[in-house]
Amino acid sequence: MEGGVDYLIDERKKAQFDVEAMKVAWAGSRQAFELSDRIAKLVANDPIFEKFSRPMLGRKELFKNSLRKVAHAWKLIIDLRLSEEEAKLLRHYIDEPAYTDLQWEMFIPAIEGQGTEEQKRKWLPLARKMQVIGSYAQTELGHGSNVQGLETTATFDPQTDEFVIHSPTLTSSKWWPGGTAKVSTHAIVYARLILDGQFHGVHGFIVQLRNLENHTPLPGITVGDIGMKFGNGAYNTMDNGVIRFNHVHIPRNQMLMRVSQVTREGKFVQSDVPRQLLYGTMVYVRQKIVADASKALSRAVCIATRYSAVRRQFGSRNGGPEIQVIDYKTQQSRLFPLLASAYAFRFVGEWLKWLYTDVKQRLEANDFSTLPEAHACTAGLKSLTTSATADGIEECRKLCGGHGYLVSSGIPELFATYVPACTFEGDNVVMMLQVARFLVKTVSELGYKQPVGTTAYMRRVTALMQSNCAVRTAEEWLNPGVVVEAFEARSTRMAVACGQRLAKFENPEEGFAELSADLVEASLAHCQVIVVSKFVEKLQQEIPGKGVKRLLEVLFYVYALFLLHKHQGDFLATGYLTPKQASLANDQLRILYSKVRPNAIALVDSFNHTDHLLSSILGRYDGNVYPKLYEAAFNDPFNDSDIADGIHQYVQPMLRQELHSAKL
Ligand SMILES: CC/C=C\C/C=C\C/C=C\C/C=C\C/C=C\C/C=C\CC/C=C/C(=O)SCCNC(=O)CCNC(=O)[C@H](O)C(C)(C)COP(=O)(O)OP(=O)(O)OC[C@H]1O[C@@H](n2cnc3c(N)ncnc32)[C@H](O)[C@@H]1OP(=O)(O)O
Ligand SMILES: Cc1cc2nc3c(=O)[nH]c(=O)nc-3n(C[C@H](O)[C@H](O)[C@H](O)COP(=O)(O)OP(=O)(O)OC[C@H]3O[C@@H](n4cnc5c(N)ncnc54)[C@H](O)[C@@H]3O)c2cc1C
Repeated sequence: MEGGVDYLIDERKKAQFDVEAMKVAWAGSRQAFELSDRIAKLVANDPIFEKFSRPMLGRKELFKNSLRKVAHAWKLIIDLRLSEEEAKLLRHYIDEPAYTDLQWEMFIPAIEGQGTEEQKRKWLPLARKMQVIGSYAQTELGHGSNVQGLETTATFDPQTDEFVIHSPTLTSSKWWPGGTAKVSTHAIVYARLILDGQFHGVHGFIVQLRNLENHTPLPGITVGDIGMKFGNGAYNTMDNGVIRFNHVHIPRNQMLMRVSQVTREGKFVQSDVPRQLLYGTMVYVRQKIVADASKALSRAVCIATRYSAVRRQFGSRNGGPEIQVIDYKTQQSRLFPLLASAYAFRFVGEWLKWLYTDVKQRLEANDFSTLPEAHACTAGLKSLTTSATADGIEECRKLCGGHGYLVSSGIPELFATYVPACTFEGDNVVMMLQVARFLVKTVSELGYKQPVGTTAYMRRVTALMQSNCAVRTAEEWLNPGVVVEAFEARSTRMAVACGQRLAKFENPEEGFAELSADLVEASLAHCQVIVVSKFVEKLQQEIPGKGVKRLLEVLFYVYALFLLHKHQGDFLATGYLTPKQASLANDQLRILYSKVRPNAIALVDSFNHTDHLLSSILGRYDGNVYPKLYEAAFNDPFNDSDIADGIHQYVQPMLRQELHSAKL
């Protein structure tokens, strides 16, 4: 057997559900499916969007090629009159980090969320037509996580009615802003506002960086690229920049003034809007990152699942075929929880999008009541989903054995591009500590204030602290109420235990720092309650298509019982489960894997990923892996010649024992 074509045809025949209906369930609606399918094909069929050669290109060529793709995409958007939603999908399927990510996902949202009506009227039309290109310059060489610690200054000059933007130290140099090194004409620069020698907090300012005619940096601005990043191709299509400001003057009306204003006389005016709204763009992007985690994880899982059905090792009898590696229970126990996680993250991402839209509408109407909950949910779920996705992509590489390490598997570049998501938009530990603050507050108020939203389950604190799990057989774990209750009890007990230990410290901040590792674990437990509950809520909706709901139920139990197994230490230590019950959950998990097995290929087909998006020989839809790997090896430019450069100069003299007289 040369290729794996026949294996995948047989695999597809095993499916016990309607794949087309599952594609719709994954996409969210028939309309969403048709839209993304159309744009995915548009990209896949356009040679300018080719990306297989990306990891072989040098930085300058890579970057220029990326600029070409963006320009071509913008032309398509105009020529085909694509909507903003279609344009976002186009960027997703082109699958290449570029300055437009910052323009559309940070610069524009920052002005929308923090600008006044007048500022929005001026800047948004320019930005939406790409007549100005903006980035988000917050992080500095010496300061990232701690936004209040930024050093860049914006000092008001009442003489000229301007702010003077200045980088007083080396560590205050802006460092990391994407799109800035070579492209953006403007940036939202976060700086310490200084009025009459007084510090008034960190605020955002629209600063022009480059001349719009000839693209040269404006006087007082030193700007460049921060250097190559992890992996070939990957995030190196992005020009992450360093900027140094030397007393750069900008008009007063370029401070984003929805949250606070500076008058012509240089007076600071604090409106009723909470200062946390200055962090609103990060909340928006964190929500987007959660919605996108399932896309990245599903790609890796699709590759690993298809390849696991093609790959055979051991067990050949009488010259017959070896066993497909997907049939090994160990392979299933590593792969299927990731498959289930992709679906879980898809549904929690959908819910978070809804939550964010709701919060945004409230904020526009000056209702800030749900902001703390939205911040905790976006921060916590960003942390949970990106950590699990980054780890999951690496696990998929290992699941593909040696071939997973080849760039042509598509996994190394996916991993290298994805991992910074654990760091950008808030380091994942720092984000979990934000959830911890929210949880500690919720627990401390339990006696007199009803928790709402995602912490509403803690209203049943007494029952969750006192009652124990009633499961007696593996079968009894197949009950969503039983599973959710176990997660809620473990989370409540961990949060309450942290609260009790914190109460013993005289200084709460000292206690928080001392117990921070435990607090992060309690926060993770709470975030897992959210993911598990949102999966159950999805299952309570009508889901059309033969067998679709049944398979999603199987995936729900795989996701939840796998987490329960992985964190059984918590479940046992908090006393909610007995070792016997934990062991029964694991027995059930093995049974569930055998239910996933015949459907595995159909479940990854339901992601509807094109071969272009996967960019992976191992994950090809047709399973034709070996001939294509062989072909790709000999198409590699390194194989252009049998004698590589340097062989005659450095190897031959050694073979001939003439190294001492060779010119090295
Ligand atoms: C298939 C795909 C394959 C590959 C693709 C690969 C990867 C892509 C993956 C996903 C991308 C998807 C979409 C992204 C799209 C576009 C973006 C493009 C690229 C992104 C590039 C990255 C950009 C950046 O990184 S920008 C910089 C981000 N920086 C940070 O996040 C800094 C983090 N720090 C902070 O947020 C704050 O400093 C802090 C840690 C929260 C602390 O702040 P502070 O000291 O002020 O606050 P306190 O702790 O004292 O808290 C005070 C009070 O405020 C509350 N609070 C804090 N923050 C918020 C908030 N945001 N909203 C509301 N409330 C907030 C806090 O809880 C306290 O409340 P209490 O007083 O009640 O306790
Ligand atoms: C690819 C990429 C793109 C980026 N794009 C942009 C951009 O466009 N614009 C922009 O402004 N920024 C951007 N950033 C910067 C990014 O937002 C920061 O790197 C991120 O916020 C983390 O901050 P840091 O680098 O200061 O990490 P640090 O805070 O220095 O983290 C270092 C370590 O310290 C730990 N740590 C820090 N604080 C605490 C604490 N309070 N308690 C416990 N542990 C702690 C962290 O967990 C981590 O392990 C980008 C970064 C990357 C990697």
